[in-house]
Amino acid sequence: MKQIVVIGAGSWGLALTLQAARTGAPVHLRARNPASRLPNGAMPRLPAHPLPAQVTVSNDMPENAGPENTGMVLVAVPTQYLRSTLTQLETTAPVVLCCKGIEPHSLRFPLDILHDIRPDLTGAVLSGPNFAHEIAAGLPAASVIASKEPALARTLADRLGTLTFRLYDSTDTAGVQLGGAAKNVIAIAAGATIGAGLGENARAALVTRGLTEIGRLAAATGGLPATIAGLAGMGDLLLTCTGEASRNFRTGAALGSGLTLNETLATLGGVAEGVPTAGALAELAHRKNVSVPVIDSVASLVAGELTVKDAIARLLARPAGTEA
Ligand SMILES: NC(=O)C1=CN([C@@H]2O[C@H](COP(=O)(O)OP(=O)(O)OC[C@H]3O[C@@H](n4cnc5c(N)ncnc54)[C@H](OP(=O)(O)O)[C@@H]3O)[C@@H](O)[C@H]2O)C=CC1
Ligand SMILES: O=C(CO)COP(=O)(O)O
Repeated sequence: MKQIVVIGAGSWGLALTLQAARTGAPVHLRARNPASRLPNGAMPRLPAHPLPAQVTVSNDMPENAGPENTGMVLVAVPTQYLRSTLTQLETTAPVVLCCKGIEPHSLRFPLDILHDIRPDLTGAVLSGPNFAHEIAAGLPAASVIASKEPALARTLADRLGTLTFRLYDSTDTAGVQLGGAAKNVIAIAAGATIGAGLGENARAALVTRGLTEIGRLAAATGGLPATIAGLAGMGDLLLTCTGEASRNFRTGAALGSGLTLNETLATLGGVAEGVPTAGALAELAHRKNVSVPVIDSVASLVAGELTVKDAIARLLARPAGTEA
């Protein structure tokens, strides 16, 4: 059985390490601080989950990281560190990008960044409704692996999937990446609605209008409607906009309750990808001439240009019109 390499010892990298170990494959975790391992064998981001014996941990790639020995390299660092991480990547095995975001300024999605840095590598993305702590615990979940090469997507899904981690394959890389990035932005809006005490009706309205915006963006960027209705679209939107474990939802809720962004992020305990992605997604929409009032509002909110109260007032002042 070929080994699986995971890069990034954040909560998602650790959950994927545990999932990879469940397949029976040898697993190597590349962590920047392997010495931070706890006495129980866990890493700090998931302290209740010791890593099993078949997992090796170091701050390097394993020696045999070529495709003959390595089934895949899962890259699970936040999007802001993806470019620098890929620059130092010593492998020619297939790479699965597990982050959910868009790079600010360049407006590049994860697979675009891989193509910029390592056009020689075959790449895929993993995205879906998956809280790390539940995957770590082996609770049932489903997700999507997308690659332009259909056989590769299926092979990777078969290598990483188990009975409790159902992996569907897809060739719609645009839709899967858009769904993962955009749901984090809409989750900030959903959280802000709840944090500001505006009620469940308001949350449902915002999330649904957010889904409409994601659908319009998909149409403009080559994503398929079925993907936006699927696990990496609607599925992850549902999880992140309702699950209180979501860091993006909690960021919005804290902003809605009157905290500043700095106060919120200081105590979050992990990355909120929707924060840097909001402005990038809004900019992408404008370049494509797509109307995205909810995404615009979140972009203005996290940029400190609008308060939650003003953002809501601005959205409510828009003419309702025909639903589309
Ligand atoms: N947590 C979740 O439930 C899920 C998260 N995701 C996505 O996975 C990605 C990673 O999130 P998550 O694991 O939660 O993040 P965390 O906040 O838990 O961990 C931070 C991660 O960032 C890495 N990191 C920090 N600083 C640097 C740096 N300067 N250079 C390179 N890497 C750095 C850390 O690596 P190291 O430990 O080696 O220092 C670690 O992997 C995000 O895009 C997120 O949206 C997707 C699905 C589920
Ligand atoms: O991507 C996730 C669930 O699918 C994790 O969401 P948060 O980053 O908001 O915690």
